[in-house]
Amino acid sequence: MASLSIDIATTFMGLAKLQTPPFTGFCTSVFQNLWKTRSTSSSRISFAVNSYAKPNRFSRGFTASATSTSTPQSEDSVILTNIPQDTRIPATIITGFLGSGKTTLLNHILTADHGKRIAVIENEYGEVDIDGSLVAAKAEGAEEIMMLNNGCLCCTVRGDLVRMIAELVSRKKGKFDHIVIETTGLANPAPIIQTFYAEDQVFNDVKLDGVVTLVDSKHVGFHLDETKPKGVVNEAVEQIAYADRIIINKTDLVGESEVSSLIQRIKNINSMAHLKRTQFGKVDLDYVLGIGGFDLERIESSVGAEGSKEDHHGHGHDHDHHHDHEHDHDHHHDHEHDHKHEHHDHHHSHDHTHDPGVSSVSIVCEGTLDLEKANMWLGTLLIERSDDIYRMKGLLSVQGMDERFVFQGVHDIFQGSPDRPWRLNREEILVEAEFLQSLIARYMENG
Ligand SMILES: Nc1nc2c(ncn2[C@@H]2O[C@H](COP(=O)(O)OP(=O)(O)OP(=O)(O)O)[C@@H](O)[C@H]2O)c(=O)[nH]1
Repeated sequence: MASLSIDIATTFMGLAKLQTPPFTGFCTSVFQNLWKTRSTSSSRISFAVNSYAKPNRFSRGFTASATSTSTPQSEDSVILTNIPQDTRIPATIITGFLGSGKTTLLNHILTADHGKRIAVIENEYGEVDIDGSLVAAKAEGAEEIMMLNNGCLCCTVRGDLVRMIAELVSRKKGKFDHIVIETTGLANPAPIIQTFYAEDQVFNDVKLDGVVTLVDSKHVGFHLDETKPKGVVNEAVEQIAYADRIIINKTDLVGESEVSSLIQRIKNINSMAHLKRTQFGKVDLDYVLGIGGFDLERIESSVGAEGSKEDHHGHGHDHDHHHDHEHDHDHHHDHEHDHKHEHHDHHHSHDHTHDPGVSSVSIVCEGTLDLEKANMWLGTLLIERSDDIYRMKGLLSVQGMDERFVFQGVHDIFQGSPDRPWRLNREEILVEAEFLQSLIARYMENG
């Protein structure tokens, strides 16, 4: 089987002219893992595809307003002693563009030794839940994992988020200490942030601890540069703009000079967030959990002070340091949003439109795949369309392999490896049980 591995790897490496050296190394080691016999199940593949030519302009949304709580100096001590302790459950939003490493960070959090009981809300862009399965595989540390598929938290399933948090609180209050929400890679964080302030059901029990944004060092520049139709948000810009913590991930795929210029660029969008560079989301957990609160009231004062409700720096952070304020924005502000939908909102309203040129395709089919053929097909596809294919991921049932073969692609970077053995799902278990019963019945009949 070793020679087969090398053949496949060689074929794929031959096809993937776009690959960088780290990928080549990985590819070889991945395919060396092939061995064994037998496996059945279905294969699930999901792609995020950009399918159009882009006109101009970035835009942004989310302006915030809050009631001022400023108090005369002399009353401070009285007021302070009267403030009840905030016992609401902290929630962290993990965001970042498609394939930036959100699930990798989540798995790092869930498998780390921090003593926190974490409930996870996972939002998948495609119709098929692949992330849920990849998280669940490693998530003994999670108290609960809830999935929100086929829609984006920031728009179509935003109401579901409210209901889900309410359900979590009513069903499991006291059984978990922290909620982690992983958004889709195309989420605009602003309306999700709003949910924590505008929805009483959420606000009364849950406080937003912080927004953590993952950045793919290799590909983010491409997405920041993308020009969008008027009124369409550039999610990559928004995700950086609203972050409290920015994790500059995948630094293994780029050189030092690229990382430095990326950092400068990120600071131009959000000079107040803390930044950390890393690989595979490996950060100290206190960098991402227990940040101390996304402070909406600071948004108000900051926005007020700058006299504009459009500034990307005009959102609240609980920061103890400041970076250089080089406000040399490489994006434009634009308030002429396409008012396609309205969010229920007590304080303010926010409307935005996703890029209609980005959509997802999911393929679910029964059977097992010849890995060599799959490899050839995917390799050819990526050579032709890796600029347009933002994200690809799937669970494959491969001939001769007991384990699920998990593959991941982000533009031209493609990797895959065997994961855990296939487990039968409930329907399959029922079918198996019926089959066993009929076998037993037949056995009894025949003595
Ligand atoms: N080389 C390299 N690959 C990484 C790093 N971090 C994550 N990856 C890989 O990048 C791919 C995407 O990672 P995910 O964690 O699934 O990214 P994601 O942001 O959750 O993806 P979506 O939810 O689909 O948007 C996976 O194959 C990861 O193993 C890193 O630092 N370096």
